[in-house]
Amino acid sequence: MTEPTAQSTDDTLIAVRDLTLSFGPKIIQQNVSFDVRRGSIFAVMGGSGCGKSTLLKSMIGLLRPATGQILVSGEDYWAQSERRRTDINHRFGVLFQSGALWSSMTVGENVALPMEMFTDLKPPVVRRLVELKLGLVGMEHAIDLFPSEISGGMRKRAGLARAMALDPDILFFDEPSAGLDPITSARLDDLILTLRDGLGATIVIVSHELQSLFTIADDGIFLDATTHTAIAHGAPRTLRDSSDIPDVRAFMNRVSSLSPPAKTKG
Ligand SMILES: Nc1ncnc2c1ncn2[C@@H]1O[C@H](COP(=O)(O)OP(=O)(O)OP(=O)(O)O)[C@@H](O)[C@H]1O
Repeated sequence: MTEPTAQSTDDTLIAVRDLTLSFGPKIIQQNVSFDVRRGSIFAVMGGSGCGKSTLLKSMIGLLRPATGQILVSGEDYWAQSERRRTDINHRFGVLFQSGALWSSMTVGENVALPMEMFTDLKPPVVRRLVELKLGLVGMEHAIDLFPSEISGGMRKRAGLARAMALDPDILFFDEPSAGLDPITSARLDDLILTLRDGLGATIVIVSHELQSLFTIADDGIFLDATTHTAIAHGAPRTLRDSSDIPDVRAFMNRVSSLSPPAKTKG
């Protein structure tokens, strides 16, 4: 199905309603509505510069939408006080493109940081939890290494362990496999599926890696940089095979006749 729809069900964990995102007068996306189902992997797709990262930023509390709502478990996120938003943020784990580890801290210290900032757990408990989180991503051996001493794929996994430090039920990934070789990238896909299937996490992912999205994503939205709207909804595989919008099908099949997605100027 490729028409924008937004029917909330009991399964809905995040409901985005008529969202308009802008930087000053510049509209990035408008009237965007979609639901993210609990325990699913939801892909934000579209050409370069269409506003995928901007949408993610608004969902994790870094950019206030111009208009519209983001409901998290039915609670209107941006209508809450800053204090309440901070509480809700504890449900979120975020993995940015770079992994974004502090270079002056060991891997273990990086993962411990959110626990030290937001909990009263004693150091030995933190250490044990850090070992557990690193164990989940197969990185327990790297606990005392510095980010500069490990590979890009390992940094991503360490970033993932840190994103999970506070046991979030919602994970946001911005280009998690950027810069990884195909094998490491496939391992990361397996890890993301394990988070969904083993821990029941709900995952919102921005990625250009279509092959990865075909493998892992259950649902998604396709943002268009020209009309500044969401022009299709559905699982990436479905959009690839049967979207009724030729440009979407072409993009998802990476057909070369499609003019390359352009960055919006300004
Ligand atoms: N802080 C900002 N101020 C003004 N414009 C911005 C800002 N951040 C992003 N933009 C613009 O918003 C638009 C959407 O950018 P965004 O990074 O969200 O796109 P994207 O779909 O994630 O792109 P890509 O796939 O290339 O990463 C672009 O035109 C970008 O130039």
